[in-house]
Amino acid sequence: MTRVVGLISGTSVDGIDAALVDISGKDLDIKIQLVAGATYPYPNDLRERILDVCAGATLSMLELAELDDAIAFAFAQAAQNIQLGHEKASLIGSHGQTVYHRPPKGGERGLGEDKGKKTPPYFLGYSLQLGRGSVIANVTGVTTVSNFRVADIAAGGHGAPLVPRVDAALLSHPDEARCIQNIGGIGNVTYIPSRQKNWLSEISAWDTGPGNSLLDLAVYHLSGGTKTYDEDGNWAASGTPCYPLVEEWLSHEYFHLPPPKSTGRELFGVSYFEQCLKDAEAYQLTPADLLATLTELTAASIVHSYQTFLPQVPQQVLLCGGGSRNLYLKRRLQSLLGSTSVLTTDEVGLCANFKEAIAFAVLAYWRMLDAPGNLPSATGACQEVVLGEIIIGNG
Ligand SMILES: Nc1ncnc2c1ncn2[C@@H]1O[C@H](COP(=O)(O)OP(=O)(O)OP(=O)(O)O)[C@@H](O)[C@H]1O
Ligand SMILES: CC(=O)N[C@H]1[C@@H]2OC[C@@H](O2)[C@@H](O)[C@@H]1O[C@H](C)C(=O)O
Repeated sequence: MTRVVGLISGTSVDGIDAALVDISGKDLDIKIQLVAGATYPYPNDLRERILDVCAGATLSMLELAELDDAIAFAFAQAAQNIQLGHEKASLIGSHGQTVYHRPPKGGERGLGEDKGKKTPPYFLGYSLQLGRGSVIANVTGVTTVSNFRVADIAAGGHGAPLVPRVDAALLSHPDEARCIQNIGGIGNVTYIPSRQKNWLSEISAWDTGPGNSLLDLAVYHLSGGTKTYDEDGNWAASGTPCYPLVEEWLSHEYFHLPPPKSTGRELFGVSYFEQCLKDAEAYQLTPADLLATLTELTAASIVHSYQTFLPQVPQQVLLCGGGSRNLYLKRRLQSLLGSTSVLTTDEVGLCANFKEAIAFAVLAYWRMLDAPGNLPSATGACQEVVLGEIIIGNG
């Protein structure tokens, strides 16, 4: 058994999710036990700087270095805090903070016709996570794995989503197919067929589009900066969705691209939200109606992608990520999915709030065993690869 800290701050940029996890077994046959989980909010000024950079603000090299330092020390602090009062971990897996994500060329479709081509010129993806592992290892003294996305990208993949292989290990079922739907800033799904012959190669996964990113921007805007998210979806629930606007927004080309595909705040961030506000002017929506309409876009884009890209919509959808606590969004998903049950991963024993942090603990564990961490069907990479760079701790 190995005790591992998993760390991530996602596209909501709300803070660092940390999980302290005991892991045993190997490859897909692993067992995990969550010992502790916590979210450590970023200081406001750091969060605002990160959001500005994600929205395209330019940075000098000095500012980039300072931002990387601030994030790395915040992650190192989170790694220390989550271990307080517990037996210490011997490994840390740190995703870091994504500040830029560019899918590989060929639309968002991976390398398309160039797939598997080994020589340039081709246009690889690029994904930048700040909060370098060397600082975390140095501050904590614990061996740290970080920079998980680059190996998949070098193999022609998107470098995202990376959690699907962990979903396969922890959430597959012998007889039932499932969708695991993360609703963070961006949404992403892993479709896992029942665990029968060839099941691994039949998994598919992709970023579904906006999760909470547009909702959070709308709440901030509509509340004059006094709120950052729609708690339990109560504000949206008091409004009515404007369906013509949802239809118009669903025509965005991202929703029609076949997987593998990935996205980020570059697409579904501030500029997209500002366009939504302009589009909504013609309908004279109340703040509650606008939020209901954006919530409907999140729900409808998720369900539309299942109906378009899956062999069949499974009987169970398991939600995770902060959006799984948005009760109005959950109700809208349930209504659009009809007879499919919409549950959370908590209901099958995996903590919905800390699943991504747990996943990066597992990815670090696999790295130390030289086991692959990506799923080519999810990322579009030409092969399975071992993910992450190891910095040995001195403690
Ligand atoms: N009680 C709640 N009601 C409604 N929404 C909530 C609630 N709690 C959290 N959220 C939403 O969840 C978001 C955070 O989710 P999460 O931490 O899963 O995102 P993330 O990990 O940053 O994103 P990603 O998965 O894209 O990397 C918040 O910004 C908020 O919008
Ligand atoms: C580049 C990047 O950070 N992508 C995130 C983001 O947040 C959700 C979705 O978009 C997913 O593709 C990914 O994160 C999770 C942890 C993943 O790699 O599976």
